[in-house]
Amino acid sequence: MKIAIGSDHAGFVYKSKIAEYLTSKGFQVQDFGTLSTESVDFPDFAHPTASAVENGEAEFGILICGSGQGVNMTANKHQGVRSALCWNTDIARLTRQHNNANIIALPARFVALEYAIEMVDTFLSTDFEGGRHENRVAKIACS
Ligand SMILES: O=C(CO)[C@H](O)[C@H](O)[C@H](O)COP(=O)(O)O
Repeated sequence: MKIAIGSDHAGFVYKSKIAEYLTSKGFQVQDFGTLSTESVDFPDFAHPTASAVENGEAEFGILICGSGQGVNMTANKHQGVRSALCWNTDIARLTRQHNNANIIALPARFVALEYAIEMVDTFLSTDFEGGRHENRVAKIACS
């Protein structure tokens, strides 16, 4: 499975560790930067990551910044992207089951790395439930 990943400086360390973890699990990870802890602007990395999901280059995306908010807002500007800000594993599971989210946005400054990895695991291993949620998800998109 192909995964796009991106972060700003606040999420750089988590991004590196999560990318390393996913690669070791056999995922194909495409890293859209940033590549250090030097201060940058999160949209410069969130947009290319979200574009990869939007155009089908990647099935899922992972975005990380300090609070998760900026990258999440940026990703949700893209057509067909449903980015969910997650802070616990229940939210990560529910946003796959009910919202068919295709990007997980993580707040590196507010969750432990081990827990962020747990959320990513949950997100990537949970299927969309469909059923009553199909119509609701379809109604999210603006024509
Ligand atoms: O954009 C954000 C908030 O929505 C992220 O949390 C950033 O990582 C944060 O704003 C960066 O803050 P810094 O003081 O420039 O390191």
